[in-house]
Amino acid sequence: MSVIEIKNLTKNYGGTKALDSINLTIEPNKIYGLLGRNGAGKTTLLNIMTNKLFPTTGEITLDGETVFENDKALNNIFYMMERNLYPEGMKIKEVFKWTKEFYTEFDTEYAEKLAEKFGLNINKKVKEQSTGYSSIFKAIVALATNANVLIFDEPVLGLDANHRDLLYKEILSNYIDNPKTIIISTHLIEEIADILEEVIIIKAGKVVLKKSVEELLSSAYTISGESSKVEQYLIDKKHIGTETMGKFKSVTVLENKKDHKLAMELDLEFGKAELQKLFISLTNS
Ligand SMILES: Nc1ncnc2c1ncn2[C@@H]1O[C@H](COP(=O)(O)OP(=O)(O)OP(=O)(O)O)[C@@H](O)[C@H]1O
Repeated sequence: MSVIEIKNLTKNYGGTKALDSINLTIEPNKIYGLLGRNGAGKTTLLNIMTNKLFPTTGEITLDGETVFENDKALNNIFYMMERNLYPEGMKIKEVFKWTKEFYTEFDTEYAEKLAEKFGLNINKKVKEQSTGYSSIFKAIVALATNANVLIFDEPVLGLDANHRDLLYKEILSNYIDNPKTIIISTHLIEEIADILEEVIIIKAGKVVLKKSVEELLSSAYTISGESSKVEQYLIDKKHIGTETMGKFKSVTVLENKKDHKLAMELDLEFGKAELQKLFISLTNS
């Protein structure tokens, strides 16, 4: 099942409220994007969810059981952290072995196959990994654990475009073969948009939005064409994210109803809104 309930969660660091009364239900077997600007509270939330940090107040449960100091619940959750917590002198293949001791369902064969796909040498030590390969080996460990809940904090840090693309594909195929709850915190929103089912946006320690990507994207659209005509179309319409190219312009309109008649008269074209643009508008100021 793996339902995660976050109730009234607050975390204060001295005078800083990193998390402010968060209430969230993470439903099983969905891929979530946890989005927020720098310092919004994403890592703090993930650290508390995985018992790396205690909240000031509040509770988190997995299928009704607390996750705090509860190995049984925590064994169902794997957290790929941005920081490296593996012993520096350990070889990657030893990391696989070590992980299997805690996550007994760890699939070594699958981890080795993924290592081959990414060109990761598993005989090399943790300290010998570049930033990109450090992300790669940690992501592979996460994918191979077979935990019911996988949490990724900035999984593509340092990865080149090809490896980022490959990792998104592997996350998706892992999910399709073996549905589970996946939470991905990232700043590369547009790249990940296609594999997300739901987004959770946090701003200054509060949840400002939790919605399916489909619903969010259908609440807006783009309109493009000759600048003056686009301007004419936009009269009385709430819009964001203007992009200008010579005498042409593309703008995101924050409405779900399109004025097809007017667009036709003005020779304008409709397009799909981008998650990143909506995110920027929701988290600005
Ligand atoms: N150990 C700490 N001591 C004091 N303040 C902290 C500590 N850790 C985080 N904070 C503060 O808590 C807030 C939330 O930080 P957090 O790292 O959770 O944000 P984030 O959304 O993960 O940011 P980023 O995208 O930059 O990684 C920030 O204001 C941060 O400065």
